[in-house]
Amino acid sequence: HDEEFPPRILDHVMKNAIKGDVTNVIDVIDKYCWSVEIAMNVGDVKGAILDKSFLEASPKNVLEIGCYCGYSALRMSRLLKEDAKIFTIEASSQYADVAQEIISFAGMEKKVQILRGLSDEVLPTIAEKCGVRTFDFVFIDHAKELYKRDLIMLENLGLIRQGTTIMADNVIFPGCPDYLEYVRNSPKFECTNYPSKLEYCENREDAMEKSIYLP
Ligand SMILES: O=c1[nH]cnc2c(O)cc(-c3ccc(F)cc3)c(-c3ccc(F)cc3)c12
Ligand SMILES: [Mg+2]
Repeated sequence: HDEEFPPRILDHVMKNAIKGDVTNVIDVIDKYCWSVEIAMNVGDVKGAILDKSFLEASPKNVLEIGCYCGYSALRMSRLLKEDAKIFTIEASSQYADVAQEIISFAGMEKKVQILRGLSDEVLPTIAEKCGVRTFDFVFIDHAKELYKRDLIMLENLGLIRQGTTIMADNVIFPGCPDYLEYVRNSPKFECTNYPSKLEYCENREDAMEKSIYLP
């Protein structure tokens, strides 16, 4: 996986996007990824699915696991209602550095807080650190083998509530079979699958999975 990509995308955004214009920053990233080089952002096509579920949930407290360059955090930040906030966990300090620059460039630094560290290290103290009791919307988009573990952690820590929406990226490719089996077989989750394509690809299937928590 290409470690030099994040600085290149940051450089491209700084040079080609309009400072403070979050929609333009998103468009510039998408154009770059379609034309120059693919990145593991959720992208524009799956991003539209994320947007729709986000608007339906109209959340106050948002959690993202897997920030990468900040693209999906920007997509959600532009749909946030007044006094709502996004907390996004990123384990790679290189990715977190780039994401902070891109989020600040887009003018969303007050609405998006990056929490640096591994999800299983950050989650146990996130409630008091962030002054949040439960999250209304969760977007899971990090290492596929950690999806199930982290969802169970969210449940056990009481960080999700009746009606919380959980969106998961890449449930087909690269895929997270144990996560899908867990949420689809659990009576506590109401699941919907949204077939799509891998970001910035036309011929590789992927999907997003929406799970509403109903304990
Ligand atoms: O890691 C990911 N986190 C969050 N979302 C991802 C995503 O949407 C796509 C990919 C991905 C892209 C292209 C490809 F050919 C294979 C996988 C990855 C990923 C997984 C393992 C890797 F080794 C490198 C990239 C991630
Ligand atoms: Mg993804």
